[in-house]
Amino acid sequence: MRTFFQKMHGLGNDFVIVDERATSFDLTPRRIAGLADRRRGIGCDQFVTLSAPEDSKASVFVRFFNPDGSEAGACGNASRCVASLIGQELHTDSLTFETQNGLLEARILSRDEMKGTVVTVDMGRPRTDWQAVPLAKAVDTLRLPLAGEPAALSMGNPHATFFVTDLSEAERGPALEIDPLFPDRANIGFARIDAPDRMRLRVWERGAGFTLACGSGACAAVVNAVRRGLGERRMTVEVDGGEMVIAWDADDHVLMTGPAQLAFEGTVDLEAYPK
Ligand SMILES: N[C@@H](CCC[C@H](N)C(=O)O)C(=O)O
Repeated sequence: MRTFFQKMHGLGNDFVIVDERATSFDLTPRRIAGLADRRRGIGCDQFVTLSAPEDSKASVFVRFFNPDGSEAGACGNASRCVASLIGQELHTDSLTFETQNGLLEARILSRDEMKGTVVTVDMGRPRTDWQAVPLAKAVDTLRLPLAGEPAALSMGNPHATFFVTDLSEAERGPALEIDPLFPDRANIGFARIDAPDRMRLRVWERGAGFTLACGSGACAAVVNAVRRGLGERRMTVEVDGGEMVIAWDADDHVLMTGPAQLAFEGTVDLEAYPK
């Protein structure tokens, strides 16, 4: 039996999306890793599943998996893609969906067949206490005791942001992801502040490596820039795949705006990938 999937991306951060609302599939971490493999599978930065929501306010429950099979509590770019997809299905420009990190609200700002959909997702409140990140011990999350003193927080997933003048420092990402200070590993961002309202960002993603864009990483970088007095509450974040706008509002919510695009649709024989 073949299973339908959609391949979408937000600024080149790409996703395979499988709908389990009607039928649930046996998507084990090993099978997800096989499907996410760029040579032997469909290939993606994250694998996303849609299932029936538990909360009646939500249209769908969304889960995010890295290509190593691990699950993430948040994924900004995939959230915009799911909002675009479900918004189209339900003929609405405003929707709520459920994630492991709670309910997220999204608004479709525009749709264009060529340029894709522009979506704002309310990514919720950042958590800056060390237990929430999580960190292995009680330290100041504004300046972690690591060379370069990154700032850390959780956007539903763990992030550390280094403020650098030279982005080649991003080479440290792989070693830092697994530093003992991060018991659940971490996404490691390297941000260069180009103006109070603009930064250039590269993120080494936990379980995925460097991606062309990391939405939750962009949210974390802007919040951390504000916490460190380095940037304004609304910034344009330039990543390898393009630009998104992040605004940390007065209610402590982080709003992420950027594109979402359907690349292609297909079917796959899930049984061909070992459990
Ligand atoms: N690409 C994502 C983040 C995906 C999850 C991350 N790798 C993790 O393990 O937390 C984004 O756009 O936010």
